[in-house]
Amino acid sequence: MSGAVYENPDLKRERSQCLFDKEEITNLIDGGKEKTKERRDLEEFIVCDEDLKDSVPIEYLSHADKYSAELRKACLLFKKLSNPSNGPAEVSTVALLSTGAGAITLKEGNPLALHYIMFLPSLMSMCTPEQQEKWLPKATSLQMIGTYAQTEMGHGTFLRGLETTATYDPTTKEFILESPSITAYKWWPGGLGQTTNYAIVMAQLFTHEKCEGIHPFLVQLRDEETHEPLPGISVGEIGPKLGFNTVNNGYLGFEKVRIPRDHLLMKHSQVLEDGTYIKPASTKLGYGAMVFVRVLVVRDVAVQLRKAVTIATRYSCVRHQSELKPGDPEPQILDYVAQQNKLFPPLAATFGFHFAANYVWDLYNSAREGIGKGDLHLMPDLHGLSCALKALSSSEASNFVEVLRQSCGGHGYMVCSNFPRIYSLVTAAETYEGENTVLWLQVAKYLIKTRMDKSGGKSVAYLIDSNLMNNKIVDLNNDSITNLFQRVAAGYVDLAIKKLEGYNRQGMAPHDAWNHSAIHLIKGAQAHARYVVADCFVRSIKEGKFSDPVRLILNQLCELLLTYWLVEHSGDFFMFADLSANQLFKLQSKYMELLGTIRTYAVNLVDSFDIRDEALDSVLGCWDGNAYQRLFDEASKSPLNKTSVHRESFEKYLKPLMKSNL
Ligand SMILES: CCCCC/C=C\C/C=C\C/C=C\CCCCC(=O)SCCNC(=O)CCNC(=O)[C@H](O)C(C)(C)COP(=O)(O)OP(=O)(O)OC[C@H]1O[C@@H](n2cnc3c(N)ncnc32)[C@H](O)[C@@H]1OP(=O)(O)O
Ligand SMILES: Cc1cc2nc3c(=O)[nH]c(=O)nc-3n(C[C@H](O)[C@H](O)[C@H](O)COP(=O)(O)OP(=O)(O)OC[C@H]3O[C@@H](n4cnc5c(N)ncnc54)[C@H](O)[C@@H]3O)c2cc1C
Repeated sequence: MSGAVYENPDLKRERSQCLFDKEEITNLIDGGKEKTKERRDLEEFIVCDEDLKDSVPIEYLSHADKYSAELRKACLLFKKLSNPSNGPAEVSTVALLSTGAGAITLKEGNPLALHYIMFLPSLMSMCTPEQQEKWLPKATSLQMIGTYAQTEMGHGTFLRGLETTATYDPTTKEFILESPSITAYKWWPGGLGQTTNYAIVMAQLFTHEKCEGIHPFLVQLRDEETHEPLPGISVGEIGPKLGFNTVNNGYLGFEKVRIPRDHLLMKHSQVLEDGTYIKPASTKLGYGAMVFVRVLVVRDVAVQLRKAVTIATRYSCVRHQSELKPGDPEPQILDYVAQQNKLFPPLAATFGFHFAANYVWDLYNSAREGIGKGDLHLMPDLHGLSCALKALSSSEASNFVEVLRQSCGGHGYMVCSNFPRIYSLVTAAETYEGENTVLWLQVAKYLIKTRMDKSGGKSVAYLIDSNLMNNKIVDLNNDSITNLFQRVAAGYVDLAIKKLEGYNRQGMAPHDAWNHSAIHLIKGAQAHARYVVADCFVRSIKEGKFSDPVRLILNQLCELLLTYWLVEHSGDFFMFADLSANQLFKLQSKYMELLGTIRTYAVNLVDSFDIRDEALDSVLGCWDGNAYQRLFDEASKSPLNKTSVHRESFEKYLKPLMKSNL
């Protein structure tokens, strides 16, 4: 696999006992044999290209040099991969380069990411055919490099509160963009700092002195030749962050910036020359780019989690510590049940999120097709599902990655373990594209509405079943546990409805009652999201074509994940699903048994994720298991180790202190 000569003997032993076809799992994750080949070819192309390598480890560079180094590689990569036959359909594949093969070279974050993830998709979904004809060729050839500028310093979640205004002037047939205060400054858009020359700007549209709500506008920010900001535009970078430090997140302010009327993205709503406003079929059609990214996040989070699990599992195989049996040599830490408890629930979750990501991706495509024909009926279900899965996958993955880091002890804290970076990427997904708490409340709103009105999409259909809470569950298996999650979700929804009605009877205003019920509402939404993942996992195993060994492994992983969630949230199941203490004891025993079973194939399973060393980027997780030598080699790259004494600091600070006779 890596072509390395050395192979750690513990890893070698595990690998010699593999009882399933690893390639089958690899193909499953990639989406088929062809896709595996495409990915491997692309990775090979990137790895073999000397120009795409860093001359100095990026960790030791200054903030500005890091940006420059990453931008160099991003530009080169897209130039090399650009292909005139790449039409819009290819764009999402290119976007995923930043988390897939692209991550091999763009480690700290791609300054062009927002161009591909949000700018191009916005042009494709919110422009008229004429606008697309004018802008898409320039955007796909990167003459126009754009971002999605929505969030402001004072407003992110509450879109109706955005302050940036776009006021139509019928005398010149232009919109005038204005940032009325410091809090109105756009703040956060990726690439906005120094990279992009255009942006889709979300602003409050005013025409005939009436505010029509937020709308997307294409705005040129910088001169196409000199890259200097245009008059009235104030633009820059927001500074260092927990991660994504080369994504070049920026700020943007407008002072009476005029743009032509037809720079309003007019597919869904229009302003005519005389200022007449034409409403969209739904005001939420303008939120399409956000929905697209929420859908992508679920897949991306599974990618990051697979990396973290691979690193921790391989390291746990080669690391020996303490004493399991008195007098025996130090065992592999993978043999400690407490360690397995840290590793295997996230291992199982990678599959759950993978299947859920496929499901929501298919729904996204069906909804988009419908919207293209004027059929909006899938929009509420897509909104509910994308919010639920984005929030669950990012929050669970952030918690799991932290536990996986801890599972590697001190070495997991090193940058060269790659845990800090993986953590910074997954935790960002808890916030961007809709802060998770806010998304949970959106899901809850949908669940409450469904339960009360007896109408809703496919993902919430179970809430309409009047027998849901009466079904007696005798055997606990993957199917019945999935049903228990439905009952917990419905139980919390009913409880929240009761609370809301109670507050209402006490004379409390509906918005206050909603606020007072938030904790139950969020718990209901979370149980619903777990139900969706459980259902996708169970159905994908039933409906997929697998060899017997792989089917067995998938069933065991599914059982482990569902049991783990049930045990972790057992209080909910006592309250709403008639779970007995005896059933819980049995489930705990089953859980322990599954940990032991998964232990036998865990190393082979993470191998089957087929993450090459360059993509894993971790001294602890390399295929050869040569963790200690690699740790040493990384330490030797520290600039402080270039000389035996760091002369400058010693002479300036240490020596005077040592001689000062304090
Ligand atoms: C991502 C891929 C991984 C790649 C990573 C790789 C490399 C990374 C490099 C860079 C970083 C990568 C990505 C980062 C990108 C991040 C980009 C951003 O963050 S852009 C900004 C995102 N901002 C948000 O998400 C804001 C969140 N807020 C909202 O969405 C809304 O305000 C709201 C909370 C949903 C409320 O909206 P609003 O106030 O307008 O709504 P109401 O008037 O209350 O009406 C609610 C009504 O509308 C329905 N609804 C809301 N949204 C939708 C929707 N999208 N679709 C359909 N319906 C919607 C809602 O259900 C209510 O319906 P009803 O109850 O029937 O009235
Ligand atoms: C790495 C990264 C990249 C980003 N890229 C972009 C980009 O390209 N373009 C762009 O426009 N934006 C971008 N953003 C901004 C991002 O979309 C926002 O930060 C996000 O939507 C959250 O909004 P906020 O920061 O205003 O948080 P706030 O909404 O202020 O949240 C603060 C707290 O208030 C709570 N809260 C808010 N409202 C409610 C409520 N109704 N009920 C209960 N609690 C509530 C939240 O749960 C949270 O705990 C990015 C952010 C990050 C971190």
